[in-house]
Amino acid sequence: MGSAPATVGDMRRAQRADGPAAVLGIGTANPPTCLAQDEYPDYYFRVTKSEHLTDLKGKLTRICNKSGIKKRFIHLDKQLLAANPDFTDRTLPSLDARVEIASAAVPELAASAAAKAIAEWGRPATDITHLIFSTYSGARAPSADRRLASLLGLSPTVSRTILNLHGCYGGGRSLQLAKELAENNRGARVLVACSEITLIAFYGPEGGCPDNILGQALFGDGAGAVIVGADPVSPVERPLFEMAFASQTTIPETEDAISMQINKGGMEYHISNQVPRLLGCNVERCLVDAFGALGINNADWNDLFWAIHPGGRAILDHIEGVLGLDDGKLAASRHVLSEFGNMSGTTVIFVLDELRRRRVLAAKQEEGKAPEWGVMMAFGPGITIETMVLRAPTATLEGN
Ligand SMILES: CCCCCCCCCCCCCCCCCC(=O)SCCNC(=O)CCNC(=O)[C@H](O)C(C)(C)COP(=O)(O)OP(=O)(O)OC[C@H]1O[C@@H](n2cnc3c(N)ncnc32)[C@H](O)[C@@H]1OP(=O)(O)O
Repeated sequence: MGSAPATVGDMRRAQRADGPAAVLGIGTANPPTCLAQDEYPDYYFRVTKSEHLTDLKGKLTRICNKSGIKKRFIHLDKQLLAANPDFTDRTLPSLDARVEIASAAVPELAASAAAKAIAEWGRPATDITHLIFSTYSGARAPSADRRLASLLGLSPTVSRTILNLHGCYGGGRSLQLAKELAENNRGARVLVACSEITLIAFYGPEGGCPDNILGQALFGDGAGAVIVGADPVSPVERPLFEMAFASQTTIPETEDAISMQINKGGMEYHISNQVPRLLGCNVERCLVDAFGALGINNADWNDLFWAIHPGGRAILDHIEGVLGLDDGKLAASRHVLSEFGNMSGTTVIFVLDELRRRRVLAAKQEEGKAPEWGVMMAFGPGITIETMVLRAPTATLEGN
């Protein structure tokens, strides 16, 4: 080695960022086909030629009515479904065709979202050092992360990671990993991309399969992208949310509560009706531990801003109830659920986007001081709870 001896400690410090990781840009995208929730039962039973299954249609209608969803977006439009009639029968071997379509559509949707995030960030795409891609549609290699890197013209030295089948906690997990990468690699700029299209799991109704009816009422397609980095370079980079602390918790004995499995006919999934209750019983402990780790005890939950994954209306209701949150505290989550449905891992990125929009609007209208501290939470198979404590710098609001 050269003549200037440095300790391992010096080397480690030199490689790490000084400040916390922060969100520096957010983008979202959806496929063009939009379906109104109140028309969805008619649509679904018509396109799957299942109108004789009136009981199941009644159940889908009841769930749609209680879902808190107004509309959703879908890649699998009528023409694509007509060209792939096997998709309506999960006993037929349609996986090859689904993977073929998803392998192109998933990274393309992610690229639309990422282009917006990069534009907001303000630096060239070639400055991205790391890419984390999350999807439940990945079933081939090279996978969607490789394709997205090509579509965006990322550097060949970009360090890529793909997360598959994380379901609804994929966005939360990706953001936590991005935080670790940004804080442990000085100058790193991490692109997080989540892209979910339900095509891999779309099939017709059948008796004894209530999970499918629930899925048909809740899920939608979308992509979200976030640029994460520490020590923002002023004046180009502006932190939207600083990532103060992140943790993952697995609820014991809940392995069977939410599951996903790729089969010859597409992805099958199970979602227990106990999920809202199980989350309701466990979120407060995660929050107390997270704030405790920052030396903050007895936090008042109503003093925070909230970005909760809206997995279903009942999940938001349970969390609101157990934490004693005031009306409107979960408005960003309820709005995203209403306008897009549950887009699995992508959804929490839409909520962050909506939240920062609302914060800027409130600041412009001088509606009192917006909370400085907040929480992002996402949930999925495990049951896994991702918790992140966020700080929103007020300077970012003033600059808008
Ligand atoms: C645009 C096109 C889209 C195409 C979609 C294609 C589908 C593809 C899906 C692929 C994605 C799969 C990925 C899986 C990822 C897992 C990660 C998660 O999100 S974890 C997911 C996180 N999300 C959740 O866990 C959902 C949370 N749950 C909720 O939000 C609400 O319970 C509700 C909105 C579903 C119903 O409102 P609520 O006030 O409770 O109303 P009521 O008490 O009056 O009940 C009405 C009816 O609902 C029934 N039912 C209830 N639960 C279930 C169930 N689990 N199971 C079955 N049925 C259920 C209940 O039995 C009753 O039926 P009936 O007696 O009338 O016949």
